[in-house]
Amino acid sequence: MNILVKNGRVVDPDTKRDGKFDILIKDDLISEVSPTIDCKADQIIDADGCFVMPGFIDMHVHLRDPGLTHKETIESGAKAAVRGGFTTICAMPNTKPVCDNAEVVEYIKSKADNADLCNILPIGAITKNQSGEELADIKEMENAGIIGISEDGKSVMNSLIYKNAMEIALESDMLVLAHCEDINLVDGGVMNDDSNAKRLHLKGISNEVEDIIIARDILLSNMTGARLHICHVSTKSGVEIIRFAKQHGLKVTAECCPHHFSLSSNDIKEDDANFKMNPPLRTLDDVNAIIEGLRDGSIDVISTDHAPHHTDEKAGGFNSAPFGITGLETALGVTVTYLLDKGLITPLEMAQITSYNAAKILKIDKGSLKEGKVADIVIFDPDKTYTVDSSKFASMGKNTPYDGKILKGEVKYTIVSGNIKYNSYEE
Ligand SMILES: NC(=O)N[C@@H](CC(=O)O)C(=O)O
Ligand SMILES: [Zn+2]
Repeated sequence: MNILVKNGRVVDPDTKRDGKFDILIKDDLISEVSPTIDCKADQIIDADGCFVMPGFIDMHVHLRDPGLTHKETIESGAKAAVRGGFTTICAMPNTKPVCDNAEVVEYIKSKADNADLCNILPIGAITKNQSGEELADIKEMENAGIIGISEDGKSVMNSLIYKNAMEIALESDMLVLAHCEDINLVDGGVMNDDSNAKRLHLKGISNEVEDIIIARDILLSNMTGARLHICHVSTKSGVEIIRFAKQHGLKVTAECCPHHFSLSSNDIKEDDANFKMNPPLRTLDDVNAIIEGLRDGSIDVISTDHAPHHTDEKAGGFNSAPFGITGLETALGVTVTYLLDKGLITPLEMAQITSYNAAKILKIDKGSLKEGKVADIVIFDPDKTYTVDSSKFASMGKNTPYDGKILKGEVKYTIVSGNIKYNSYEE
């Protein structure tokens, strides 16, 4: 099967290409990238007016399978991923049962194979049942094929247990992904601790809840030598701590989510749990610091923290609903609308923070449009404007703060290993 992608603006951080190029895909590989290619192909895609970038890589997705399949399944999550332009996603372990052993890792991999839509890389839990007390069998999960370890959904509050996990991770240079939240300091908070929380009579979550653990985890990584990736950074001082650590040559990388650079707590007009996530929407000062962090490389990647929940679970408002919002199908639109279109990042920088950098952190041979690489490609129209309609999401999770909002930037095709897995014209 050959696919010829013509007339697109190819943006590839690996080769530093940014311009009009045609791409010929032969079977699963990129076989040629040239200003013009004219040859027979099984399929020709006219990408005129579109960007052609390495398929997006999401380091932070909750697929809810096994056990929480009323929220999402591996198949529905994978459908949402390719609809959002993602060719590789990492699955967080807070499922039921928790992904803390080889059996669950194998289950996720086989479900991913059956779905046959995008690459799904399981992440293993750090402690058994994420209870924070006893280490999971990290080596066993590594042999089964996890890409990293994380306790996401919470922090390992016992520093000694976390240090021991990092020492095991270091043995194989495995990535440790850190959800940073001092749970004792949360003390029942449900949204950011500011005047908006007071206005809504809701209990606040301070920035220190996050910052204290960011600092601790960086210190533990420095102590052990383990590679640390800070998840969903949302605070100004969090960015500053990470910037400081990088300046000192520490092995730390970081991600932020589209909602944390596009929305603030000012956007929470009423007690609507579609605006409830962890970490919470912060102040405009924090939002600006996140954008600055992305621009200066303190933050390496955009991840969605796609966290689908059932509509009924979200109905009760901030005090009763679970934390989390869906993200796979709005990430591109939010990134184009709030960063690219505003000139805050260049197209090459966008490809870096949506794909290339994540591939480097995960140590996978992806995120590139170089000849000979696997053809994981997203083609999107940066000028297409539309109103977000969560009822059209492929995800089972309709819990988004962007419903009804106008966004710019729409995925046209998602190609995974040389196969078209999403085609907007066939919707
Ligand atoms: N982010 C969230 O608000 N929720 C996530 C957990 C997490 O990533 O912390 C979830 O699993 O629902
Ligand atoms: Zn988290």
